[in-house]
Amino acid sequence: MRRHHHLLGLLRRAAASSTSASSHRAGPVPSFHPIPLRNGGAATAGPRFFSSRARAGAGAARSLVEDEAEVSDWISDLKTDSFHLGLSSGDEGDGPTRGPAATSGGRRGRDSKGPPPRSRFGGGEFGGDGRGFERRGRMVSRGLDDDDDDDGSEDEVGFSSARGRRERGGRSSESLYGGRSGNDHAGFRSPRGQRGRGGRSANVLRRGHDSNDDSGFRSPMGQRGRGGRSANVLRRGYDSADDSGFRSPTSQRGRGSRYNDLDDDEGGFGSLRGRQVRGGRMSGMSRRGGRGSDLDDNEDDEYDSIESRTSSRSHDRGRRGGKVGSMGPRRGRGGNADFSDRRSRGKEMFDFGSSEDDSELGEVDEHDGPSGFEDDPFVDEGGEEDLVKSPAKNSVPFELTKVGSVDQESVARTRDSGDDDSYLTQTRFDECSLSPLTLKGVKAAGYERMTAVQEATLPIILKGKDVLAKAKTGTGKTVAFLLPAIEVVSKLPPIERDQKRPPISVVIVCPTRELADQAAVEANKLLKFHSSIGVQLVMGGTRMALEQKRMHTNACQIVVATPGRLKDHMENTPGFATRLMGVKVLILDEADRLLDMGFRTDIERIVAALPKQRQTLLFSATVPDEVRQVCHIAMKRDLEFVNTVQEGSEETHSQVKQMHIVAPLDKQFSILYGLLTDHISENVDYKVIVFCTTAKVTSLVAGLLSELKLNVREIHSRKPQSYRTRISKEFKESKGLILVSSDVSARGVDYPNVTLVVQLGVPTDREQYIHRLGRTGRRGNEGSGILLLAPWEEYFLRSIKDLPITEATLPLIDLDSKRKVEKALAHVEVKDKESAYQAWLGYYNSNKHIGRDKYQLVSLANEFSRSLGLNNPPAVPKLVLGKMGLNNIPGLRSK
Ligand SMILES: Nc1ncnc2c1ncn2[C@@H]1O[C@H](COP(=O)(O)OP(=O)(O)OP(=O)(O)O)[C@@H](O)[C@H]1O
Repeated sequence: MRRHHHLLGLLRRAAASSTSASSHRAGPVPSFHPIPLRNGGAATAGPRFFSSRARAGAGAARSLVEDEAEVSDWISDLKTDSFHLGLSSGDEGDGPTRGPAATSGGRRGRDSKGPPPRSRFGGGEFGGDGRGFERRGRMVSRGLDDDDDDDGSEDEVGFSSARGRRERGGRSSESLYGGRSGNDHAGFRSPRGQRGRGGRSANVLRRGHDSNDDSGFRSPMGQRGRGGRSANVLRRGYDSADDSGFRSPTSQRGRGSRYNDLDDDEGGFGSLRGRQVRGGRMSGMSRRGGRGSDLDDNEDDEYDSIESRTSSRSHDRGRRGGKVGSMGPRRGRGGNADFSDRRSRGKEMFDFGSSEDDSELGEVDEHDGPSGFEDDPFVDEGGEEDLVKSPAKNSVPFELTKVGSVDQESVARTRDSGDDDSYLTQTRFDECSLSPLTLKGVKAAGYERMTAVQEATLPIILKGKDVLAKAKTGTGKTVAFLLPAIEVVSKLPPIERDQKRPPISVVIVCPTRELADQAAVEANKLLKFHSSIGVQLVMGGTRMALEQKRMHTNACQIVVATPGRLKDHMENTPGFATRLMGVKVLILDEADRLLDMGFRTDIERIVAALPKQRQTLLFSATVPDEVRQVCHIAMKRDLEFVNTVQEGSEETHSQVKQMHIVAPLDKQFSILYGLLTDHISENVDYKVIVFCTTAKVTSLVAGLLSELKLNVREIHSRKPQSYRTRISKEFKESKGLILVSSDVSARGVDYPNVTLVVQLGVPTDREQYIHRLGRTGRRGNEGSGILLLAPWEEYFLRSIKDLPITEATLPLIDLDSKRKVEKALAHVEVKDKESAYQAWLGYYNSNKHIGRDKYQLVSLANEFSRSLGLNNPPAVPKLVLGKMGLNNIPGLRSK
């Protein structure tokens, strides 16, 4: 019945959306390394243009499929996959075909030849066939190219693609300070120098504009924080009267190799000297005089080629060296249209299994969308409290402990000294030009000193600059963007601020509901004393009608939203679009995620609905190529990139021990059980997250671990939002608990004191691995991460080879444990196994490495089926098989 209603809802939505273009779902301080940014010129209005490709995507009618959580995950991944494929064609080589007949690379699996199994369970059954795709990481990019657009667009900026992965070593954090002096009144007041003890610094590349703002650090001294981190600002410069930022006149030549080049005339980062680029290319951003924006993905570039520099001359050299990345249409993105098409065709609510990405979670769920009116029977009965946060509510005193992430040196120092909070810089919030009420809120929240990313970004953001910030997981990015946003609202004239339905001044977009909820809670903590500023949470899975009502009854100037629901309000809530015209600040949290194929069209539409004259902030722990898109569509060309991940250090926390295990599927449940029981026996206050590839697999694993009498909770997109909210809260507050999760928990969610993160099966990409791992080791805590792969997933290790991951010792599995696992597995319902099988098939089918060879895929899927204790692989609906391109593949059963 429910499904029937749902289908009606879908039809209704489809009709409504036929006119609406939206596709859906489609440290610390460190070193800031500057980045790029572009050039300068007088900054004009922001981004406002979209590529034709983007338009095409946006023009796609919202599909029925997108409303079906059951199918969305797989599709989303497929999209993402296609996207990545397009971006990285150089890396991947294109296998001859992707169809069922594809056999490039040879078949994997039992027959494959490859390195001997690494695990004692390997047994040679699965060989790493060496055909695995090496993902070369996507970090690093660099350059914005500003460019004059032929088409007259204004601010087209972006990073040139450099797709390379950073090499360990060889980088050091540097700062380039362009020696400005100013007269601003904001910023840190401390005259102390900021040179950090810990050798971290944040490098900020600033493009100087004449300015007289009031924010910034006031210290006339260096910029390195005593706390071991410092923010380094590279200012290119123009004579400037402003003082924001650091005032140190010292120019800091980067010792390291990487730097960001900002050149007003040249537009963007160039790829400069320095970095070795395999293949001899360097990527950089260059503005090719007078030409339209031209984005060159440099898809083949394997390494970042940006290095620190101190002069425009070096920039020029860089630009001349090798390939230059510029902005413009990206190549090789054929996956986009294809994806939309697939989605729109989907009319059945099948479970394809898909990596449950945030996107789906937040937005593709059946509860989302414009159908969510008051009487919608399918919407969770979320309490109003969950939806609207009053500034006075949810103020949770925060116990100041340790915060931030640290580089290895800092960790060592901390451990030696027992100094718990050394992840914080020495810069206090009250040294910055925050309003008294905000400072009171900060204090009430328990924050006194800034983390590196906060120290590095606050002065710049307070000046009104667009900022793209990269900082390790769990280092306080949320507060970093919330504080300046709150300041913007608090400084608005009362007439704008105090109306019953004031214009919305700040929009914060998050890729998952959990994250949006968390950001809203944090905002309310900080707003405790700003009685006239309200926050509204707007996210899928809750009744839209309730949100609409709230908007009418509660004044709010700050909206925290998931993309799909925000778009729904834009299109369906009277007056909302008008209120959005007051937006002064747009924040994209987990920017890279929001920019992938699953969200991009929504983001484009959201950006298009906002005033051009606004400030845009992008934050993430990872900044892959996709972020260029956000820059391109949303940011001003004089944006500043603040990178608090120290040059030469990994993007992960050194205090988190990373390990991997490679073992065949039929051994993995026993191994997982062994890992968990070992961990539990060694950690009284254990708190573990087990990440699985899809929602259905998550559910299966949770069921199995429950049968094994472990204290388990599960969370994924197939659970109602009210359930998800409850479980999330419980896990936040608990110890002695295992959370089995899909990727709904992969990003941003701040579960305190997680002791172990297990990743069961290959993550969608390197970034997802980093974000999942980032659920532990937050605020400087220690933690462990274990990646459990099948032999044919071992290729993934190459994409993270720059990270300090080592092979783990296998847990001892005695006969008794083995039997226990088998018995527990036998108790798991067959239908759950069947669902998991189908989901598994969908997930790996969309994996560009494993899904390429359909015969091999089916062979592996059937191996998975056997590992579940099923004698025969479950039959899959024909339609589903068709959608997966798996019709008539031997070994599959259809129904
Ligand atoms: N200045 C500060 N002092 C003490 N604690 C802080 C400070 N800033 C943030 N925190 C706390 O640090 C924790 C991590 O912050 P947050 O969730 O914003 O990290 P993040 O960088 O966004 O992580 P992720 O990349 O995983 O999204 C939170 O519990 C937050 O309350």
